[in-house]
Amino acid sequence: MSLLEITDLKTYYRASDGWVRATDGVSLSVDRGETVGLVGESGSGKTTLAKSIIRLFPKNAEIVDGSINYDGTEITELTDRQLRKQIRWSEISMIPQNAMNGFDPVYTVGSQIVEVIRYHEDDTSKKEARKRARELFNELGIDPDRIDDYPHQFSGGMAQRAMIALALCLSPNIILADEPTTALDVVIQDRILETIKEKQREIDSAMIMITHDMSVVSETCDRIAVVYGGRVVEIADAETIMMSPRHPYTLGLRNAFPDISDEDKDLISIPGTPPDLVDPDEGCRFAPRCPFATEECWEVTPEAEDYGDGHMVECHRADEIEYLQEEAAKKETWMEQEIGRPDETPPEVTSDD
Ligand SMILES: Nc1ncnc2c1ncn2[C@@H]1O[C@H](COP(=O)(O)OP(=O)(O)OP(=O)(O)O)[C@@H](O)[C@H]1O
Repeated sequence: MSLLEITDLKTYYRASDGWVRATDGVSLSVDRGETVGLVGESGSGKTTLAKSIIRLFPKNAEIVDGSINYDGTEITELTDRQLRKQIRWSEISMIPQNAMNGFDPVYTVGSQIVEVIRYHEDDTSKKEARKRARELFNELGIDPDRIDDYPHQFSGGMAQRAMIALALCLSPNIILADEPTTALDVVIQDRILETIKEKQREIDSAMIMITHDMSVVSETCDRIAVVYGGRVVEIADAETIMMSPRHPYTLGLRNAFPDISDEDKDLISIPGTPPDLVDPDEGCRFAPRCPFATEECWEVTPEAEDYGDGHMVECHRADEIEYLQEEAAKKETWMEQEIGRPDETPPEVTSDD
């Protein structure tokens, strides 16, 4: 059994017009030391999935079904207090998209790290915890004397580094990194990502890395899960996802990112917008934007098919890999006017007279 096993997880948000099905039947596993990437457009449910694991979500969110098993413990059955004491930060921690939101503005950054350490380690004195926080600051390139600053006194990059310190201070087994560098200046993005990877190796933890950037996941992840409309539509090892994906959405995503080995590559975007998660239609959620959708795709929700070595795909046409790959590489395939529901054949008019 993997370190983390998520099975058929459904996390919905209560909204004025119904439930937003942000995570809608997701299964995903993470092994010890492994890095799994979650890619997909904004709003596809990546953050919701990660936050569900440590229940760090807003009050209107609810896990309505499914299982999250961490090292033999069913997390969904823990009370909030048990989850805080046994899992959050100590076993599974999170680096959020924007570190400024991760810290409480009324306490100093250092005191919040010290608080987390002491909450989980009864025997650690305040002095020892402060010493550890200072050491971590130093390792992450922040002046240890800044430990008594308030979050607003930090620059974005420093706050993000401090958040990494918080996420690492108890050497967790899993780090959830939610677009950990997007709020930062491009110049320091690579450095921060490198720091996270370095520390991850040092403490030998697993990681779920969320990003909408295919090039980041291809460089940092062992496996990649492609998320669309609240579901994982394709998952495989990083090389398979980058070199021979089977889902048209993955093929489309790949087209939209520059390729370092092919600088002349035409970037092609996927036309259309992500599905409405309040009342999603039957059928494949990608069908309205998919150049390969058939009548079946509009009508029948595809089940995950196993293509070997853990390569799972939710697509009725995933068998036609060569055709899909060839066609998906052409710009005209993704022209908006070429995409849409296949014409229904008009019923034959028969006359009795
Ligand atoms: N508090 C909330 N209440 C209602 N709906 C929400 C809430 N938070 C997120 N959603 C909705 O849930 C869906 C999934 O959002 P989520 O943030 O998980 O996606 P994401 O893939 O992480 O996107 P991003 O990259 O922009 O963070 C979206 O439709 C979003 O509008």
